[in-house]
Amino acid sequence: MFDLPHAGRREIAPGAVHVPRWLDPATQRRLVEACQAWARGPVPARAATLPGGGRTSVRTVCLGWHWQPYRYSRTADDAGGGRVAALPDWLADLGRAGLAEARQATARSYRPDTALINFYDDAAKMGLHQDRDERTDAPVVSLSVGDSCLFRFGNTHSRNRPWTDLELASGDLFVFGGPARFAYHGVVRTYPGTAPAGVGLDFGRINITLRETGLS
Ligand SMILES: O=C(O)CCC(=O)C(=O)O
Ligand SMILES: [Fe+2]
Repeated sequence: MFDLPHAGRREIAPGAVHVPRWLDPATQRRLVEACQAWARGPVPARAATLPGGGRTSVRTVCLGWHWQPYRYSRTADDAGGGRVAALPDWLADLGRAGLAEARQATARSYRPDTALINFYDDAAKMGLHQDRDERTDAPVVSLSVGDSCLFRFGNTHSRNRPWTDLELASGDLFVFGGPARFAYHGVVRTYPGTAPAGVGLDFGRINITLRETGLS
């Protein structure tokens, strides 16, 4: 499957762009190795505690800024209190390249300062939500590696229909910017065992979202 060029760009809604198989296998492997290292520390990946007391089914580790429901902080107050690892330039550059690929006008000035890295096991999912703890409307750039998932991209008004269901597979780029920036979205389920060989992830799914927090 890796011999295929990426399958082009599809606009799911104004400002929401899906580019299947955008990342080449070497870049996917690099991301997997880096994410696995970040998951070990300095701040370990953890299931975040929600305000109602429940926990997320994904485990999350952050770069640049620490995120917990529903705020960013300098220190990982719900995960040992340390400072998260820095967001490396190569990853911010990849985010900028993703925006350019998605033909988003803001690509040149895009300077993401945080990455949220989610680890999905076979049972993990993510309910419909908005990414709205950032103080800017700069786009969110999402990169996926490993098992495919069923991704639900909704509207900006509510968790209800209309929405579009699509599959995000290993190497896919998804951008939500412009009028789609604050759309509800979530992961309905993953498809265990669908990760391609050679990306270094035998089990599960990793999703990385790059964001500008607007914080200083
Ligand atoms: O895993 C995904 O594809 C989406 C993750 C997400 O929505 C988030 O981290 O806010
Ligand atoms: Fe999100």
